[in-house]
Amino acid sequence: MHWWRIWKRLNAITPNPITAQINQATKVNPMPDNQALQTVDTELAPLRVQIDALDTQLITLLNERAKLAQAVGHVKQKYKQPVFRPEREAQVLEKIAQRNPGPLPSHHLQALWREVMSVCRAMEEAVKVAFLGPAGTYTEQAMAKQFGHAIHGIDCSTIDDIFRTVEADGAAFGVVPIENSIEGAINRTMDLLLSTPLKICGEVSLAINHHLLQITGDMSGVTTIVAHPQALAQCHHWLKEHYPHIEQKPVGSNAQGAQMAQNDPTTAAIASDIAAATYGLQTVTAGIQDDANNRTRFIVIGKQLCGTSPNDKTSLILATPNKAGALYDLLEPLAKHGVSMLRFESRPAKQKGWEYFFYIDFAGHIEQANVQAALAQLEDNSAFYKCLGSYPVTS
Ligand SMILES: O=C(O)C(=O)C[C@]1(C(=O)O)C=C[C@@H](O)C=C1
Repeated sequence: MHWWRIWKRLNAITPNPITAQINQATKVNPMPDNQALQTVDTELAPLRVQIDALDTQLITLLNERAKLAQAVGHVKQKYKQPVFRPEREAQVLEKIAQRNPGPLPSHHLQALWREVMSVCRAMEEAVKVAFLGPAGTYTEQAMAKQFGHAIHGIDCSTIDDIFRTVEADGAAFGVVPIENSIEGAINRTMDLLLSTPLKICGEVSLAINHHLLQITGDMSGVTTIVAHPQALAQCHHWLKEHYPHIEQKPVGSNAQGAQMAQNDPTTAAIASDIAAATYGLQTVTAGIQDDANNRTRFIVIGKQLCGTSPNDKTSLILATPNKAGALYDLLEPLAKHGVSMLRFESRPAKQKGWEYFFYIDFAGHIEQANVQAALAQLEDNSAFYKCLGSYPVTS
C-alpha cells in the first residue's frame, strides 16, 4: 500500500492535531476514501437518475435531428446541391445563442452544436477538407472549429497544396491562414487568392498559444529550435531573451517541427498543446508568444458560393488606374452606398514596380442591393477587380 494511504488510514483511526489543522485549512473530507465515496454516491444517486433520464431524451432528440438532416440530404441530392451550407450553420448557431436561457455559456453551447451539425452533416456526406498538416497544426484546429470532427481531413504540406487540392476537386474545401494579430497578412495566401478560381466561403478566428516543447522537457542539450517562420516571429522577443544562443530553424509547419522534436532530443519545437499531446512532447515553457492576445484568422476556400446569413462580409481584390486620387475614387462608392469597410491590405503587383493590389473586406453580402450598387461602381473605377465571395462573419 502506498505510504500516503497508510498515513490517511492511521489518521482516520487516531486523528492527530496536525492532520486536523491541514483538513480544516484545506477543507479535505476526513472520511476514509471508500466511506466518503459511498456517502457522496448515495446523495448523488437521485441526481444521476435524472441525468440518465435526460440523456435518454437527448439521444432520442439527437437521432430525430439526424433523421431530419438525412431527409434534407436526400432533397439536396435530388437537386445536386452542396451538403455543407455555412450560412445555414451560422444561422443555427446564432439562434442557439439567442434562445439560450443559461446557465451554459452560449459559446460552449455553440461549440457543442458545431459537433451536432458535423455529425448530422456526416449522415448526408462526410465533407472532405484540405488542411495544412501534419496532425496537430493550428490549421487543423481551425478546421475542427469550423466543420466539427465528423469530416474527412486531407493533410497537405503547403498552402499551395491546399489550393491545388481544392482546385482539382481532391477536397470540397480547404482551410488556410490569412492573417495574424501580431505578424499581419499571410502573404502566400494573399498571393494565391489573386489567381485562384476558388471562392472564400467562411472564416475562423483562433487564439494562438505557442509552447516551447522538447521530448523530456530538458533544454540543456538543445541546439536548435524549430517552428513555422510565423511562430518564430511571434515569439521573437521571448526567444531573444531566454535562448539567444540557440539556432532557430524555420520548418513547413509547427506540427512538422513537433514531429522532428519527437525523434531528436537536440531539437526543441514551438507548437500548440494539441501538437505536444500528438507527438508526446513535454512543455518546457507555456505561452511564449510575445502578445498574450495572439490570434490567427483562417479562411475556408471552395468552389461554392454562400447564401446570406445574419451577419456577412464580402472580400475583394482591386487595383487602381495609375492616376492622382485614384484610391479615393476607388473607395468612394462604399461610403456612398453605406457599406462599412472592415479590412484594407495591399500587396505589391509583382510584375509592375510600385503598383499594388488592394485586398478589401466590407460588411454585407453580394446579394444585398446596396452592396451590388457599390460593387458595380467599384468595378467601373478599378483597373483590376475580383470578388472573392461573401460569407458569414465569425468571432
Ligand atoms: O439545413 C441544412 O442544409 C442541413 O443540411 C442541416 C445542417 C444541420 O445539421 O443543421 C447540416 C449541414 C448543413 O451544413 C447545414 C445544416
